[in-house]
Amino acid sequence: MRRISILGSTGSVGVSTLNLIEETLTPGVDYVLEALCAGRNAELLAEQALKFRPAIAVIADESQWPLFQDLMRHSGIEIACGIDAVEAAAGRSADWVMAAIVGIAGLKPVWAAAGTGATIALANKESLVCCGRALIERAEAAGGRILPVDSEHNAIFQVFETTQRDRIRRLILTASGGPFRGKTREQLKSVTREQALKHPNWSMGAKITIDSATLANKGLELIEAAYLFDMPAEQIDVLVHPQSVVHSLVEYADGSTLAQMGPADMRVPISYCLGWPDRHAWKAPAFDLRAIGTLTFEAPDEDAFPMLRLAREALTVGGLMPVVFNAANEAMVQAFLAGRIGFLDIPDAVAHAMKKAESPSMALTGNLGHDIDRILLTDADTRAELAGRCGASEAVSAATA
Ligand SMILES: NC(=O)C1=CN([C@@H]2O[C@H](COP(=O)(O)OP(=O)(O)OC[C@H]3O[C@@H](n4cnc5c(N)ncnc54)[C@H](OP(=O)(O)O)[C@@H]3O)[C@@H](O)[C@H]2O)C=CC1
Ligand SMILES: CC(=O)[C@@H](O)[C@H](O)COP(=O)(O)O
Ligand SMILES: [Mn+2]
Repeated sequence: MRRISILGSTGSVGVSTLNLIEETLTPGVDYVLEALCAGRNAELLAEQALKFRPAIAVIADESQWPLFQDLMRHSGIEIACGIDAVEAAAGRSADWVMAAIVGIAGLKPVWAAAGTGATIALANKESLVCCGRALIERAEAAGGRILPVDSEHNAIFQVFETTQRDRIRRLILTASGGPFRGKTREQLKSVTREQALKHPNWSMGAKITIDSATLANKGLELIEAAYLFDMPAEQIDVLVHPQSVVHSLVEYADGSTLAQMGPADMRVPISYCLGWPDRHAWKAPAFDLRAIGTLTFEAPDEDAFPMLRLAREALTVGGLMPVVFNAANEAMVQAFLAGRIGFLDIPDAVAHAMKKAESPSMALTGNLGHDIDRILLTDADTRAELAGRCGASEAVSAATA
């Protein structure tokens, strides 16, 4: 019987994970829930906790604590509140942990979970982008491992022949191109928040949906792939594939290219992580290539969508530069979602933050090691640098506020 924790249980990935667990596993026989953690949605967290009965349920946002306490009274379930309590719950012993908190707020909880030896199904790409290989090494040193949930990385993981890694020429990440594919920089000046939130194929949380629209998501995924598969930036390409049917590809030296395909439903990669190393049987949605008909591929437009190029630069500089890229993007996306800035302010500010970060005081190319405080300090410094561009609230790191 597996002990399962879900960090970010009220979000898009968290809800899909619980949905899959409920559909395919028997409570008390196949699994027990150790922890459910959420940010501020006290109602949904309480509903989940009362249904799935974890050992502990934690709400991060202290303003929701009175409501959460009230909803959980007489439940007999241990409850707690605050970001330290989320980190502590993430560090409790478990066999399988879904890491689905969004953004830098997930970093400390993921780091704590990695120290326990659990298998971590990693959706929270921002934590890996900031920690780099140190996160993978930490999980492995504790006897656990990181399994990629992100659909592209999960696809690569499925077709990555580890015994043939010196025969791998390229990893090819597919990108939908987002809702603004084909638009020029001039046309992007006037796009709205509502338009940006309409992803053509995937239903996801707001932050990653905006990241898909700017192609920052693919930039984060480029860095994520480099760390997960230990591949240099030059061997990772991005291919725009508007149908989101081929989730990514691996090209081998013998001329074969292996791809993973499937419906645009996160329960597919989640189920792969839940079943790994076996395949988990469930009532997956129909996948009919005859109905889909045509698959197309094209090069990304890095002039109109510079976030991809900036991410590649951040990866090439290394050290803390991916942290700067991530923090600048996260702060600006929060401001864009709040209606305070325009769409193009996002890449412009990220470019500015990366340029500023080239100052020697940022110590960008040192050995990152396991220095979480240094990452969080860089995150906070980057947000402070952008305070004037995005408004004061985004200048405070979600992980330390
Ligand atoms: N959605 C998708 O299909 C995919 C998502 N990912 C990645 O997975 C992660 C989650 O994405 P998604 O599910 O879309 O995001 P959502 O915005 O839908 O959900 C985010 C989750 O994080 C929780 N949360 C926020 N802050 C905290 C905190 N301090 N402590 C505990 N929980 C917190 C939220 O709680 P609450 O809602 O209660 O505030 C919510 O449960 C992201 O890193 C994203 O890039 C990767 C691939 C695909
Ligand atoms: C489902 C998933 O993994 C997302 O990261 C998705 O890939 C976003 O689509 P884009 O290709 O538009 O960024
Ligand atoms: Mn993805």
